[in-house]
Amino acid sequence: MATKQTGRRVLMAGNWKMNLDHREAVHLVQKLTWILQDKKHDYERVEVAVLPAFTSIRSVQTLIDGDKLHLVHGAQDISQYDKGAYTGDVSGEMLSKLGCRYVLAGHSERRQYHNEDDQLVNAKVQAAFRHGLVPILCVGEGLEVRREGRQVEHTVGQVQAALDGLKAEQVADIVIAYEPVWAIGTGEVATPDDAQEVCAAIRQAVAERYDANVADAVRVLYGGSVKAANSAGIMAQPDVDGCLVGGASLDPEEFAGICRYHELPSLPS
Ligand SMILES: O=C(CO)COP(=O)(O)O
Repeated sequence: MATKQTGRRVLMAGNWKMNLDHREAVHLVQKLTWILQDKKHDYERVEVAVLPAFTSIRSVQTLIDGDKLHLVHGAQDISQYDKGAYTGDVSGEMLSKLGCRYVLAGHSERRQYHNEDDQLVNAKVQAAFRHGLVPILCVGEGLEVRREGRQVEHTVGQVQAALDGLKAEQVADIVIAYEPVWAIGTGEVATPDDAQEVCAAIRQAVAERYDANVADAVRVLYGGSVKAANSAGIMAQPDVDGCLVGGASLDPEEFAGICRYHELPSLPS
């Protein structure tokens, strides 16, 4: 069975983006957990997280707590501020009171449509830590940068900027998701080698800035058109510790298939 031998716990996180109202969210969690329960899914080996819209988090929390489900939940964004007159923002404290474990910071769609820059992403990562949340820091290059062959330089630069001011023990806990923008929602998945190249460079940069122990602990995910059929090939890469899944996480069978990647042959994507 092709499970990881790295000592890092695999994480499969479903980023639902702006999809599903709170009732649909509950149905999806129910279906997903039934499928995984049926397969006797080992959540210790492969952690499963869902990241609903803010409006669905409370319903998902109630279901998870009520039914003592093993999957965890999180949010797609966090305010860099802690409290006060910031209309429309949602604070880290509010999210942690809703039982969130994870929160995305710097997703490319936030960078693109809400002009979030590296400095703001850094502030959001710090806000997550202030409230006991684990940030999933999203980084990745656009098509132009990829064509110029500067994907490593660009992505590592984003990581470096987002880690400013963090302590080594915080960085050891962080999750970094490499999501090449050209592969998001396009069906254009990066090859396993493309994913490995950048994920390894991210880990290397963490080793150089902190130390080998921190680099060994940090989890690096790949995201961008992940499906059950290409997940095993991506997960076979030594520096890929999981996947951040968009579209395919809205389909419980498909997402369960990704969580069960080790049962699938690692076909080239
Ligand atoms: O942006 C993503 C996850 O955060 C990836 O989205 P898709 O899986 O739909 O390409």
